[in-house]
Amino acid sequence: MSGTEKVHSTAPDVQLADDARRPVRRALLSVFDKTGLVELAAALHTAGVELVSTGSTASTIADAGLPVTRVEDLTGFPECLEGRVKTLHPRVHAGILADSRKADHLRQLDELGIAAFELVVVNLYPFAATLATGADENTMVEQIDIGGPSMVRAAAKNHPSVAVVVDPARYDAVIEAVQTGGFTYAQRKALAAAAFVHTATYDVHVASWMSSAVAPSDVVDGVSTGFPEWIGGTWDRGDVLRYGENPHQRAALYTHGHGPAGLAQATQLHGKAMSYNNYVDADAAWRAAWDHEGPAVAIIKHANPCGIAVGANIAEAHRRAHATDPVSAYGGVIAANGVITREAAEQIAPVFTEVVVATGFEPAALEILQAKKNLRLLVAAAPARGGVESRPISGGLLVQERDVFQADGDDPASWTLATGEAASPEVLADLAFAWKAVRAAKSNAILLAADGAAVGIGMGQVNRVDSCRLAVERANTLAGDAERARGAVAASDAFFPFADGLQVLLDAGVRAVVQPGGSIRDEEVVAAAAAAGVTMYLTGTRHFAH
Ligand SMILES: NC(=O)c1ncn([C@@H]2O[C@H](COP(=O)(O)O)[C@@H](O)[C@H]2O)c1NC=O
Repeated sequence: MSGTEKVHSTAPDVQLADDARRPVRRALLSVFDKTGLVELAAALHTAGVELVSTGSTASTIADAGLPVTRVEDLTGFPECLEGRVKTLHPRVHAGILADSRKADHLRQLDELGIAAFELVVVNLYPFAATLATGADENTMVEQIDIGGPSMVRAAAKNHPSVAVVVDPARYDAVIEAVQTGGFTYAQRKALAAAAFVHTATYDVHVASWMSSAVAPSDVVDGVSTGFPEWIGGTWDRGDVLRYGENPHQRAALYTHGHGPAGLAQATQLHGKAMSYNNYVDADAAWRAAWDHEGPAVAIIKHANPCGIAVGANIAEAHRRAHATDPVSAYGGVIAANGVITREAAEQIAPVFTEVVVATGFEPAALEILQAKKNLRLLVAAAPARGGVESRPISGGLLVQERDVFQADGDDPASWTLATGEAASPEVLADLAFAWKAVRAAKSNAILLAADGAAVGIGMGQVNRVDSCRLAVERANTLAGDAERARGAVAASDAFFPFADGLQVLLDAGVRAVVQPGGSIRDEEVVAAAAAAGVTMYLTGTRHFAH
């Protein structure tokens, strides 16, 4: 539209107050999901409302012994093309779109012999649910509802005159409104907003499917980028949170209504409402705990691990994770990739903890932990592996594949022994644990481990030497053992650019190191390990976490 063109519109002849009710005399019903339909139709009929309806919706109403006008009889045109054309007719759409505030619209309806609708009840073909069954392309194409969204959008646009309902859960409210003089203008506006969300969500599903499965838009110069030209998402508000990262920031949780569930869909069994920071930390803890195959526990503070360990069971894993850094575990978030047992609960209870998230809680464990008034207890589904994740930046959104462990690079069998003796099975197991655990820490990250537990973590530093110093200092100061780094193994999330950071670890007495390699000074770095007689493996894979 050029700057000089104007949108054609005439002002309504009357202004509506928010509490202005509009009585319902005529309703159009066309629903795929017939839940509650007969009850709704019966109540509308009793209230004197004339019912107009499509194919099987009309049959359901008629079968219940209620009078109903079929759309075909209204339009004088048969439903055709296997239902692709039912309601796409001016007699339907003029009846929905006439603005009752405009005398001219009412005059035109009169001239055309069309009666207006005051209520439109529609729900759409179940596109997303059918897609989830793995249906083929032809089936999916037939699931693209055309007439339904047209009616919903028309009725939503004309909310000053029409109430539109897309959710059977609202039928009780419809009945109540019809019995009390109709919906208010404010209610019709709210229904219209919900209706546009309904059709927008529907179109996001259709457009996403078309641009990925049917006509992939991710191809550049003949090569698939894996990223379509457009991505759409739909998110529903869950809890409104007390505040955001800081008390002056407002915040809410939004969840996606489809796709794999995770922490956002967790069930809270006990405790105060989750805060924004609780969610951030619990998500980090939950992901970290699930990086390990056996029973594992991660303890997170400010999105970084202060404890992470595996064990024969969750209680043992927790004991070891707590021992990583008992000072920082105070006020932490604990995640276990299994059920919290009574034994684990008895260990957790004495330590001030913000959140415990697990796959479940033994009844005895629940009893023990519920005694802590402020402790939040969550049960969640394992986080998704694979797929993509996104992060907003100013003016845009970064999207990347999730950092999943690779067979080539993360499996110790694929590592290259750069120097020293091949590790014993026990040391190799510790190296494998450390390598998986280090990615839970923000880069630059160095993680020292012994016996399946982190014993010192240096994270979030802007150079790797400081991360090494931090890891050693924490190992040797936090658990009453000034030599805890000695004999531990070390993992580095990315290569050592110089030998200086590694030298800190060697001086502290680590026995083996695993790192990606790939620095232009690898030779110098490997030589330092060799000089200290320390085993070093190269993975060829990096696990930065920012
Ligand atoms: N083509 C049309 O004109 C049309 N009009 C309404 N529908 C849909 O048909 C369904 C209801 O059909 P029936 O009453 O036959 O069960 C609703 O989900 C509605 O969204 C249509 N179907 C698809 O576009």
